[in-house]
Amino acid sequence: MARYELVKRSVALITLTNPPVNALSSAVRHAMAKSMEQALNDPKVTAVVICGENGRFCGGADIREFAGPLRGPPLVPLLDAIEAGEKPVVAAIEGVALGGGFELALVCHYCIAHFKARLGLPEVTLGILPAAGGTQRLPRLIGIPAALELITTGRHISAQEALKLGIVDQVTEQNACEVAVEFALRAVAKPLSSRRVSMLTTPCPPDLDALLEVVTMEVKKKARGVMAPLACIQAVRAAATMPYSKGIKRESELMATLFNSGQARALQYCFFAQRTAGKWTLPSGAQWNNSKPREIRSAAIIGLGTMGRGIVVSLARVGISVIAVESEKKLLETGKQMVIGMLERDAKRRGVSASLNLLKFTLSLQDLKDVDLVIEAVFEDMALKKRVFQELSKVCRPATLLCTNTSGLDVDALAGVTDRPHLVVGMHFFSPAHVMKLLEVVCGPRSSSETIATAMSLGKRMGKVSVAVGNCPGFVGNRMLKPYMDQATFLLEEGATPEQIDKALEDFGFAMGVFRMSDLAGLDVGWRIRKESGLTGPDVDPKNPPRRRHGRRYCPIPDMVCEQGRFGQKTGRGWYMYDKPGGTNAKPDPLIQNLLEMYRSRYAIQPRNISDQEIIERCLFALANEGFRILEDGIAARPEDIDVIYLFGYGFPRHRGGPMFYASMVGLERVLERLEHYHQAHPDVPHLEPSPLLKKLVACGSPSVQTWREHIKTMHSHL
Ligand SMILES: CC/C=C/CC(=O)SCCNC(=O)CCNC(=O)[C@H](O)C(C)(C)COP(=O)(O)OP(=O)(O)OC[C@H]1O[C@@H](n2cnc3c(N)ncnc32)[C@H](O)[C@@H]1OP(=O)(O)O
Repeated sequence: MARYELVKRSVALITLTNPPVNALSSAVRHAMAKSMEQALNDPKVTAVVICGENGRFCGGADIREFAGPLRGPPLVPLLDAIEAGEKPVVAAIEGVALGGGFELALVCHYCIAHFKARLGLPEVTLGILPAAGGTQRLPRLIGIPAALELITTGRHISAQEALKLGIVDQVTEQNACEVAVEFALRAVAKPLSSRRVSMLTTPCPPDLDALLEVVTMEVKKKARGVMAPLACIQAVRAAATMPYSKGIKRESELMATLFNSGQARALQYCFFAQRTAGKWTLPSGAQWNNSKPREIRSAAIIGLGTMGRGIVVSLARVGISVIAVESEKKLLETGKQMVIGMLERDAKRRGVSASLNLLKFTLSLQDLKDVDLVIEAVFEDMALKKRVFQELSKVCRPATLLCTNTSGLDVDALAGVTDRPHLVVGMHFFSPAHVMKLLEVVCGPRSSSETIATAMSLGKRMGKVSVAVGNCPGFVGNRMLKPYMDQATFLLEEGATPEQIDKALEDFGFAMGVFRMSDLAGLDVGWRIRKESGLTGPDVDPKNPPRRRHGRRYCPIPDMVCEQGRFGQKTGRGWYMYDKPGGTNAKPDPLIQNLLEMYRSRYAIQPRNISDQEIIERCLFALANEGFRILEDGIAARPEDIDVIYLFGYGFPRHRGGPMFYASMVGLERVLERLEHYHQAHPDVPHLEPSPLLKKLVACGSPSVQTWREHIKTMHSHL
């Protein structure tokens, strides 16, 4: 857990050895305490260097240990002892120094960082604060404004930025450990008092209160209802106003308020869920660690609409040659100009040169004959997509992977028109595709494990969080969205307003409520799909009573909004009104209010007062209920996959953990009871009927979300 060696006859080299990230587990803390004691007591030792095995200094506390009782020596006294020691201690930072790892570096009297190293205090992203002196030492070292920014955002910084801020003493391109040993030898006998950061006085700006107020406002705006960043601000205030001995107590009190909170549990769950999601498994036994992805050097994108353009940018910026195809010259030229602009802006922001030489634009599918992989991103129309796939089947070499960016159509039906169904897979990007991190990899029943592995690995290469899902209408994300949005529109019928529903959802933590989000995405797409499926428009079966389709409740208000040409932000009118087409400042529109009143009076609906609690329960429990069905159907392998999809694709607040984790936090029994209640009140809404899996989990005593998988006995997985 920590290796102790004597090097250069007088330097104690302590190496943390806890792969993969040398986390400060109880065993590591114990070994470190012993090693430090040995180094400080051995008269041969004149200096100490601390480093991490395998080119990684330290990834911080062992997050897995947070779930249990604290074992082993606490970190704060250990770090205080290192700082107070009479022998110079040098941190040799390679890879990462994060959280407790960064706090360890802060107590070392000197820091040497490899030029590729990254440092940061990401505790806030786990719902806690840097409680091993980080909130007290960092402001003393780099000042309040810079420390506040790093602590409240959890941002990682480069070694170069750490040098500029005065956190590290030297950045090297050589082996940081060897450089640190030489540095340590030179530091022997130099006075250490000025190197003990806890002894420094925090440089305090004259307008401290005003600064803290501004940061508090920013944090509240960015992360509504999130506790940890506010606690971080209070801890930093203590660093400015109290001596270290008192500040560290305040830090510990604030940590106690966060440590066992639901938010901390949710955020730590998200950390592991994100990592679990990449570990896909098929019933055949093929999985992430036994299926080799193909190397992708070249790709083609068909369709240069919003999605296609974003996908081209995502591929080109990781060094993949891309051929972009459009059907008309004008569309091709417009798409080309937009892609080039996007890539240039992206490159400027990242301080690199734009990889324009990797791009080719063409009107001919014949140009795709040699590419490794094609992603079709044409209009959401099955007949059109089938034509494209048939054509690709003829044009591309037999080994080319054929992928579709459909957001909900049958991937297997597309595979069926090709000569290589095993090489067909869905790659469902989210708009804008070069920004959004989520990728649903849709596994058809005939997709080979190599094909899935390749799509998952390509997603990772593009910086996406890829989740393997089964093939059904809407896959996971969009399938779950329907009951959620249905509830929102039913609530409108019953007496709520778009702004009331949005406010309840935004207070819950969503960046945007359902109606503001729909206005942003555009209302016409859903309207067209509803018309095509005969739910509205001339093809509606006249035998349907009003407000019912296929024997279920149906709300036609979204169709009525579209019939007025209100398609959302792009037309300047939607559920809200905007200053101009394309405007983003949403204001409640009296015309929508009138429409709702007329609608309710036409159908003799007596509007009632609807509480925020009912809004949250009906929208979110219906969402989770569909998630349980998705698990039963084998469309998602684990609740973590569903949660990751909602966190990264649909703006579900991270501090709530995702819809499935949220349901588990509320209590499955309570969710079941509320769904039963609402289903009784609305028996014509099947989505409110509790799913068999939810009932089964409650009958099994509501086990923790991480163990649900053991209770899902899916007859046939669709993965
Ligand atoms: C009182 C003292 C309090 C201190 C507070 C803290 O220190 S809180 C912890 C702060 N540290 C972090 O938040 C860092 C979390 N880790 C990361 O950001 C990344 O893992 C990494 C270190 C940047 C490495 O990224 P990379 O992409 O290379 O690897 P993975 O993310 O896939 O991780 C590999 C496996 O390691 C597990 N893991 C990572 N960090 C920790 C950790 N701190 N504790 C426990 N486990 C950790 C991760 O879950 C992966 O595990 P697998 O089983 O392989 O999925």
